[in-house]
Amino acid sequence: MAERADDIHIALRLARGDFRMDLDLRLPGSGCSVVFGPSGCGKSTLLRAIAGLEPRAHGEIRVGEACWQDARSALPAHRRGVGMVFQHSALLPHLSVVDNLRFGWKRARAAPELLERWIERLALAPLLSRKPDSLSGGERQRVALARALVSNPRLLLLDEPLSALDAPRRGEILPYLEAVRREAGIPVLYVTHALEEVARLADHLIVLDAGRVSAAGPALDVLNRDDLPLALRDDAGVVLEAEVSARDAHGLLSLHTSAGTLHAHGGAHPPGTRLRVRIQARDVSLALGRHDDSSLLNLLPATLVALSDLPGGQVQARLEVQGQALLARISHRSVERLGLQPGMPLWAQVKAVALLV
Ligand SMILES: Nc1ncnc2c1ncn2[C@@H]1O[C@H](COP(=O)(O)OP(=O)(O)OP(=O)(O)O)[C@@H](O)[C@H]1O
Repeated sequence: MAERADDIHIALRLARGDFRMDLDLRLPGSGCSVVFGPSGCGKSTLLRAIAGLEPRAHGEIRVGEACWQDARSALPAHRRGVGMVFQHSALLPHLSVVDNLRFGWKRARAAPELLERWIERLALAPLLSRKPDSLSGGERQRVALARALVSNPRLLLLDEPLSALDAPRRGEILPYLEAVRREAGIPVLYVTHALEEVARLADHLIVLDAGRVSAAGPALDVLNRDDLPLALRDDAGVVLEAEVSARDAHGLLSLHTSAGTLHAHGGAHPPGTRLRVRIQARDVSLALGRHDDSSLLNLLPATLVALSDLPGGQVQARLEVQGQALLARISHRSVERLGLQPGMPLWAQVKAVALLV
């Protein structure tokens, strides 16, 4: 990554029992950097260290021109200017929503516009007089997000903010997080286990493994690598940038992507909207010829690049479609039946309803 003055540099070491963290990270000073990795790899520890809440963390933290920590000194947590949201964010129970928001906003002496803006953007106006214990989990997280943002932070740290919510609720809040990512004007560091959140929110992706960085870079590059444990997950796949080129009367979207035009369902996006589409390997089937006599709407001419065995007797096929990588997960029997060999021309088939937009 080319260095810029507003970059974030984090070089940390920490020992706690058997756990060791040793990493040296440079993150862009804007956009959303997602920290991803298995349970216990140190994601929360990293966020806590950045916030100044891990006294055992040694090393250096620089956010743009500001030094938050070096070998000689460490700024206390309250002077770092971070906004934090956790899985279960604690709002002050005796205060109404608006007073919870005003609490951090007043201390930061932030402009009134900031309070008004995030109440509006996170659709909190109908909740302002409510007490936290009367809110749903999703509403509480929206208030927690707003509370973090109205304190005018230099950096926003989000530690699995959606993981306590069920899938429909996560789906409701993701658009708000996308708005925060686009409009907050500050870098966001976001911890999650969920590939859906990575695909939707990440500009930059850091994969942690046992306290070390196993991959870092622009999100789509890292997501589409096939040499990381990510490619072995049940929900492995690729993520493409797309632009909506049409939407029919039934809501079917035509998407212009680097793999050609794809058809998908997923929201009332007008033509011109830019979004990401995730194609899971298990939703891609392969055929030797083009079959227009099936219900499949996405038929992509592909070249088979490689086949690799997966645990459990399945095979992962790596394909290329107009220079774009694609993964397909198929069974051994299909490999034998179709006589698949690297270099073969094939048709990759994906149901429109399987695409994740
Ligand atoms: N308070 C603590 N005391 C002792 N060990 C801890 C403490 N908190 C975390 N650990 C250990 O430190 C390591 C890193 O934990 P951390 O919570 O940062 O991982 P994580 O990647 O955020 O995990 P998860 O995805 O499950 O939240 C783990 O081995 C964990 O068991």
